[in-house]
Amino acid sequence: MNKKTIRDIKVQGKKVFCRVDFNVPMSNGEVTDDTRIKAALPTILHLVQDGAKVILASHLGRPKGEAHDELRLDPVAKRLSDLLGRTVTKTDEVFGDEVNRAIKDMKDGDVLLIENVRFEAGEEENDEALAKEFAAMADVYVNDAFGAAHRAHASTAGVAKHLPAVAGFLMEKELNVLGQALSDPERPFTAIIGGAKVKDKIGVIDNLLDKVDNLIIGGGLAYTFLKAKGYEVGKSLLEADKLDLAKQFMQKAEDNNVNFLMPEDVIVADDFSREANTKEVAIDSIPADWEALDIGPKTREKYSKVVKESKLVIWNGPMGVFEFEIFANGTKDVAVALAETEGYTVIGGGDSAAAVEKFGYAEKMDHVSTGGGASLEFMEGKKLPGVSLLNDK
Ligand SMILES: Nc1ncnc2c1ncn2[C@@H]1O[C@H](COP(=O)(O)OP(=O)(O)O)[C@@H](O)[C@H]1O
Ligand SMILES: O=C(OP(=O)(O)O)[C@H](O)COP(=O)(O)O
Repeated sequence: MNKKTIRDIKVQGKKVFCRVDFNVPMSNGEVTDDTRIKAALPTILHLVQDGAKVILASHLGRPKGEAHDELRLDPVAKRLSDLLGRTVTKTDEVFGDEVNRAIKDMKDGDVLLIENVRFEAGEEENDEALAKEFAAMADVYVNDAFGAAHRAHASTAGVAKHLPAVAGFLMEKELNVLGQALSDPERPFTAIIGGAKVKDKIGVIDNLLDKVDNLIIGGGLAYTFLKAKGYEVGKSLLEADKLDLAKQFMQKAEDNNVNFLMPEDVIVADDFSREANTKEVAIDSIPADWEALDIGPKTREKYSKVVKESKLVIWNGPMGVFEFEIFANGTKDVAVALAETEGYTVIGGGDSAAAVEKFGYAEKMDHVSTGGGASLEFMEGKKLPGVSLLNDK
């Protein structure tokens, strides 16, 4: 990565405005998954140990510029205090007198968390005045919020114009792993793309077709490709206006010598529910009034074999409706293959990260990204606004 990091600066006695992504799942006022908080600890501990005054900022949910009590960051501050083993002061304001007083009271090594930055409308508008408020709190800006790096907001981008701006360790690790994978991949390089919508994955598929040896298609988006190939897909998910694009992608795969893998058999259901009647059918035998909600056993075996023979695997999007046990086998078997392969495995956030976590394989992956949307945009080859404005090395 060609951006400066916290290793390149001295923070002793300095006030550091550190953007983190503490957008964590919560239920009844409790953090239910602290993965993102733990992922930011190396940066926070480094700043604490080097004697900085650490002012943390994050969004939580999408409150659209208004304060919502259920989206306050108090439970996050509590969990962070427990993980750090030291008190984290939390303010009820995003900026202003209360925050200024709290910062004034800070000693070197103290940690403060300001309120959910999206309570201010200026955050998502990347408002210059709000960016300046953030900058006025500190001497240095650190961005460790990879999960929000695809957002050009006041605390992820705007503030970086007004302070020395560097990346934290999580940001660095995410960019290095994904960057290395895409620019200098070990081969065979396999990408697995699943999930629900072709529309959301167009850019990723297009970019990956220039880089991979194998592109595995699964999940709901497979049926647009299968229909484009001439199969009848019954009531399966279909984006009829993307059929031409699907054909273009299959042609591009052929032109680029990419092995383009699609389901050969599927699990069809007579209803989108966990109690549906199901059967295994070959891809040319999907009944007109049934829908395919998972890949079948032959496909699972074929995909697993390719994964196990790969040196590098990137996975984004489940193979079926894994939330229902009866349609989880495709996603589970792919997760097992990734866990068992000797190749380097990268999970691109979102539902795939949730699936490997749910099935208990997260520890077996080489890298599970903390960003769903951010890693997708990175894999599309887009510039991330939360990174562009950081200082070059
Ligand atoms: N065959 C299918 N039909 C309908 N929905 C599917 C199918 N396969 C997977 N899905 C759904 O796709 C959703 C995830 O899609 P998406 O948001 O694109 O993935 P990700 O979050 O990993 O990027 C899951 O909720 C899953 O149930
Ligand atoms: O959870 C996030 O995105 P993700 O679910 O795509 O990983 C980030 O915190 C960004 O949140 P946002 O999509 O509300 O801007």
